[in-house]
Amino acid sequence: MDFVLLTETFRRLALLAGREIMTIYESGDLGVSVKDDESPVTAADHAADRIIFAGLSEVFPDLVLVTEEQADTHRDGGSTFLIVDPLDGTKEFVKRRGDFTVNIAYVADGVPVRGVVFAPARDRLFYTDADGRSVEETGPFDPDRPGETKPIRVGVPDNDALNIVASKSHRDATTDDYLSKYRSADMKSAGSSLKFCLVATGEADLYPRLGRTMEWDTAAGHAVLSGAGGAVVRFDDHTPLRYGKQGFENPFFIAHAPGIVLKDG
Ligand SMILES: Nc1ncnc2c1ncn2[C@@H]1O[C@H](COP(=O)(O)O)[C@@H](OP(=O)(O)O)[C@H]1O
Ligand SMILES: [Mg+2]
Repeated sequence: MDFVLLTETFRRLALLAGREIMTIYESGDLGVSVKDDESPVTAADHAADRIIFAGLSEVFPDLVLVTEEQADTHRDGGSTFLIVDPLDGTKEFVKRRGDFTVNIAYVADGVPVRGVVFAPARDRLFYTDADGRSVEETGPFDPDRPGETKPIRVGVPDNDALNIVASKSHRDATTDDYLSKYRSADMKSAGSSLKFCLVATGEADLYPRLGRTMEWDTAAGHAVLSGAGGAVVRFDDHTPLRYGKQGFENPFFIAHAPGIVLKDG
């Protein structure tokens, strides 16, 4: 794999897709409809999906490409594939909260080794560099020219005063019960894959997800977190979360900085 080309391509396509998403966001006509699973989908999901699909297919014609909007094409991706959520946090987008992201990841042998997460309404761009180390680029962003980046790194958690982040739109009593097992200094909520990035930068230490997600929701954020020194483990046995599962559905998981004493469910 040419990781320089992969990094450039991921970054460029995420920015182009994000730009298109913002045009639709600011136009006021989001084109919302409802999918079979009753989740919302918008004109922005489709527009971003088209841009990323066309770009990845052109540069990497031989790689399996799985996108949320075209998931029916594959039952699983094998163990090495590209996986895309063109607009994660569609609920946040529809409610006009800024926590939505563009996500592109490369999974090798079941492990998400490279990824980009772009939050266009927050002006935050995170990605793994060609060596697999995670950076945040500071704007303004030009799709054709990488700007200044700074390395990002997980924090050093204090188990007596953890900073926890959890979903904004999918928070429930099971999650609250589990969170009560930890001593927290701060509890925040965020939408979409941004939660992984907050752990990656040290803005949070722990993100438990006791609810449904699909591999395209998590792969890019997972890659960014891994490249910043963090980990994502299954909730049930604390082994690493892997990809290429039948139907692309994830088990419950915990994303965390190292050094946290994980609690059982
Ligand atoms: N019941 C459910 N079934 C399938 N996916 C779900 C779900 N509840 C939440 N999700 C996933 O969680 C993502 C939102 O995460 P969060 O709550 O952390 O913001 C959604 O991404 P999309 O907005 O891309 O559909 C969706 O894929
Ligand atoms: Mg999603």
